[in-house]
Amino acid sequence: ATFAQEDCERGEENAKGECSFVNDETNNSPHRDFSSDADFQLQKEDAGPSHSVWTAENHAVDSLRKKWDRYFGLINQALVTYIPCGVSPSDAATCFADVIDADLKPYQNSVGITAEMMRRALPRGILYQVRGHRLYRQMDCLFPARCAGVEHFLLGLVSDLPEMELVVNVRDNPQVSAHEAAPFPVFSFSKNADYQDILYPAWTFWTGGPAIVSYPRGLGRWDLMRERIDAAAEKVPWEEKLPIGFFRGSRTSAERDPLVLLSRTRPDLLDVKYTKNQAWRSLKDSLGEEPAAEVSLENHCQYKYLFNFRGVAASFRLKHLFLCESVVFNVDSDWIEFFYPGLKPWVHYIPVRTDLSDVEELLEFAKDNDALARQIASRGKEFIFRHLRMEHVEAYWRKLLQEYGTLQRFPIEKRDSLLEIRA
Ligand SMILES: O=c1ccn([C@@H]2O[C@H](COP(=O)(O)OP(=O)(O)O[C@H]3O[C@H](CO)[C@@H](O)[C@H](O)[C@H]3O)[C@@H](O)[C@H]2O)c(=O)[nH]1
Repeated sequence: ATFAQEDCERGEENAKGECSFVNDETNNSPHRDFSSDADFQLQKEDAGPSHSVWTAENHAVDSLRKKWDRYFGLINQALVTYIPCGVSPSDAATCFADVIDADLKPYQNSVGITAEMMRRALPRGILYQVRGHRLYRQMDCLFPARCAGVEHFLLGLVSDLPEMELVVNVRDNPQVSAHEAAPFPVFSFSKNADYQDILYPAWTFWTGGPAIVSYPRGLGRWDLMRERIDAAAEKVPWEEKLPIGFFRGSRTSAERDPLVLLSRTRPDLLDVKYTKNQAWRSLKDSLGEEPAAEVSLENHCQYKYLFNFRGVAASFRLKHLFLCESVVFNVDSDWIEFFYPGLKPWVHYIPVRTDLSDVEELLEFAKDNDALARQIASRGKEFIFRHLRMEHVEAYWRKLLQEYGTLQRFPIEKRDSLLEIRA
């Protein structure tokens, strides 16, 4: 059993239904103090039992310890403050419920969501209506596959939903500025601190994600992708993973450039290349080189260190990368999807500065501390595998819409221009 399983199982006895290992003084889990454990412990023993005999090896071990002390501290700190979530299977949305509360907060008052707010939301997305436990939508959808990915989840829920109207933005960019003093409710898959949209699980959990050679009909079916990547991960044990940083993707954000450039001078450290997307026009869009062939997410599992970057908004790749049980190097960004707040730096992934100034050092740290890196990889996979199953996505939608529905304070009336959506 991995760390999260063991500790959460112990935590099930906790009355609050949370894992309590963090404050359990008797817990002697090897994960609690990395600086005296894992690789370092091995190296210390190798160096001899006593520091009173000063040898070159002692010196090497001491300087190695000093060199990485800061990161050992960050890992310890992260683990001590981490409270695992979602222990009870009956509350599938537990891990991400805070996100729903925060997103609906602007409307949780005596005013609630008014018809006027809906009027302002309307041009920002696709109008859906739930009436008499049936689902209706405006005629046109800008991206039909994305709407289909949203409708899959809405249709699964509609028999349990109260009457409501919702505006679902199926573009990448969020729509409601954080500075908007009179907000209006628009559902978007991703946002950052500049926006106050209501997050919903992206269409790509079912269908409508970007199409690449490996997924010609578009990235989707998270339930099947989980199994496929998990099976691919099983075929490449940790020891056989190539110890270099890997990334394939298009130039949707220039924040990716420094890593592509570094990879050209340090191929021993990184294999990072731009691919082509529909927007590719010239070599400029792949930083002066021919675009690289795409690599399926399953084949990412061959590499030990996998990079995630924001794109236009959050990138769909993040959840997939964890499944390889490689270490995710997540480049800092405040662009999130609904499940990101459950993922913690140093617990589930290694955080990298946005300007990538620490990336070489972090890769070196991971190589020097292979057992620690492996534990981060295991905890990342464990989190996504246990807490981001399709049933959690469905549960999130359910909780979100049931709470949203109670906030609408106007009669939901038939609109002539809507068509009924059926399974
Ligand atoms: O060789 C490759 C190249 C891409 N991908 C996947 O294809 C998707 C798209 O990748 P990329 O072209 O790098 O685009 P992203 O920047 O990750 O995503 C863009 O596309 C998403 C959906 O349209 C938007 O939500 C993002 O904000 C936008 O930046 C990702 O899931 C990748 O993992 C691969 O698996 N292998």
